[in-house]
Amino acid sequence: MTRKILIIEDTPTIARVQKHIATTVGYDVDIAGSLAQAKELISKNNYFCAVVDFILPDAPQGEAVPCTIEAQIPTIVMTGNIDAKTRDIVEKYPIIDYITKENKQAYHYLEKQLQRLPRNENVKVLVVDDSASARLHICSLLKRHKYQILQASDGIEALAVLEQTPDIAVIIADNEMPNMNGDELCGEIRRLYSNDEKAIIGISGSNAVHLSARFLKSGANDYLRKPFNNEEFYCRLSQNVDMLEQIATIRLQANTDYLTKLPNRRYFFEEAEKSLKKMQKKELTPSLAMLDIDHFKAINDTYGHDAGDEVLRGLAISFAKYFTKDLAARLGGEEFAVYFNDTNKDEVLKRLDNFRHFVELNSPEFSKEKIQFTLSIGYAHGPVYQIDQLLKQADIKLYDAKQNGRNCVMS
Ligand SMILES: Nc1nc2c(ncn2[C@@H]2O[C@H](COP(=O)(O)OP(=O)(O)OP(=O)(O)O)[C@@H](O)[C@H]2O)c(=O)[nH]1
Repeated sequence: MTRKILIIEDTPTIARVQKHIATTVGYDVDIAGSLAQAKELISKNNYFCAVVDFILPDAPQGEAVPCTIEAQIPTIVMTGNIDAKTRDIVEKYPIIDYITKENKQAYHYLEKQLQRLPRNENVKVLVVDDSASARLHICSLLKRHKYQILQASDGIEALAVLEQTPDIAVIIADNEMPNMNGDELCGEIRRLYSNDEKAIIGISGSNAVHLSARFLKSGANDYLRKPFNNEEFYCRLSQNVDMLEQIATIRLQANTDYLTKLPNRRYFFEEAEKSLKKMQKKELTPSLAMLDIDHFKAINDTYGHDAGDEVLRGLAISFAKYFTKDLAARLGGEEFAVYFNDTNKDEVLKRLDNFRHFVELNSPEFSKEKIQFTLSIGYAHGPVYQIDQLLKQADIKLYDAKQNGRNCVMS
């Protein structure tokens, strides 16, 4: 979905720069050179957000700001300079941010804000405070920046909400609460989630100087003292969200196979080991298959390495679709593996043979050169709870499949 942005700016060169930034970020841009033009556009369109020049020929006192605010459009104000009087006027409005157009950095900052806003729609923030009015205030700040909001009135309720909604990214916790203090809640959350999985921002109205350190030592990522400045609140929040997103990206890269985009060996081992522990506790029998392309070296030798890569990518797409509910990965080379949560051996063997047959028939569709190939599959189903042992068993069966003439499943 393309989001529409309204740029209200009377200087054409600045409007062009802002339009370029917004288009690069992915917005559909409308430009108004005056307040009158802006009003007309607002009456006809729905805008995701607006960038508003504070001084316009027909709005010399910043009148364009209340115009977009009243139309419920999240607003970023751009000003030539920010003297105390202008700042006072701007800060009275519930805007997203204000940016002074003094240098190039201002436009980088605008770009960051325009990128951040749509991403916030997917970021869940839990607000924990026993005071309904304090919660309301923080929630209204979060709503303005389009975050998804959850609330809890004490630590115990917060832990229950976290259990029900495991993808909450940020917890904003007050300190003085009944049942459990904010720093105690921090400690409880940290027993379950690391600080690169979930960020905690502690807040308190207390003057106690040691409280920020206590929060941070209990596992909070950040701390704010009430009453806080809205700008500081937004800066700290977005810094924490940026940090979580950067770590999630690095983690994804570390767990993904570069060529096929499937989970890689490392991720496969980690996840299978976690599952094996649970299977052992429940006394269930784990199972795993190794899949290997037959005569892959000959494909490379005949069609070239790039065509071999294309075959691997094509196979990976079908493989991931076929085994969506299971843990499917590329172990390396032309070797793939799938770990099954489903422990019914006959059922799993039937699915594996169906996939083998699918590849035999459809492999030419995977590459431009229409390369036909087959798979050999080794399947291990054992009361073994070490991933390397289970893989070894499957590898022996894979060897049997190759010895048996290839293009078959052995168990
Ligand atoms: N194109 C491409 N080739 C790869 C990649 N990784 C490994 N290979 C090649 O995969 C081939 C594997 O060959 P072998 O292990 O001899 O097995 P095979 O030719 O498939 O024969 P069988 O397994 O016995 O059926 C080697 O030629 C590797 O160079 C890759 O990422 N891309």
